[in-house]
Amino acid sequence: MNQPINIRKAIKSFRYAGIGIYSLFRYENNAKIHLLAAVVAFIAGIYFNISNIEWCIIIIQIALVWAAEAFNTAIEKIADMISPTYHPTIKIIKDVAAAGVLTLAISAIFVAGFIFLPKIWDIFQTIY
Ligand SMILES: Nc1ncnc2c1ncn2[C@@H]1O[C@H](COP(=O)(O)OP(=O)(O)OP(=O)(O)O)[C@@H](O)[C@H]1O
Repeated sequence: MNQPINIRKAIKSFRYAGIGIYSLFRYENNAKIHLLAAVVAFIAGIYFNISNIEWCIIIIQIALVWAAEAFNTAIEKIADMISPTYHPTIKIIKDVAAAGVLTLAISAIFVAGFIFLPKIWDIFQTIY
């Protein structure tokens, strides 16, 4: 408890987490979709020149979805290791973990809608 902070160990942990981020977006199909959605939101944010608060909300929302996807993937890997063949409890575990991601992905769609739809609407009104 009263040991000094081990900087080398902390740097190592960052490196392992970086490898985790790489393998998440390199190998997981759903993570790739979330990455693409984040890129689209980022480009839209720049295009519509959104406010600092809006950027904060978008970034928090992206981080929530990515983190949920990371935890879901980790749970899936553990589940596959424990039970490579069908098991009813594994089904519930995987379905519930996926529900966590879906919940945050739906909230991301609402957040994006509330931030970007009025701005898209404004553009339509100036055109027509
Ligand atoms: N061992 C298992 N036992 C019971 N049901 C399973 C098992 N493996 C997968 N399932 C069912 O299939 C669904 C999809 O599981 P899967 O592991 O293929 O996830 P995924 O979302 O397709 O992700 P990925 O493509 O990254 O593996 C689960 O939500 C669960 O309902």
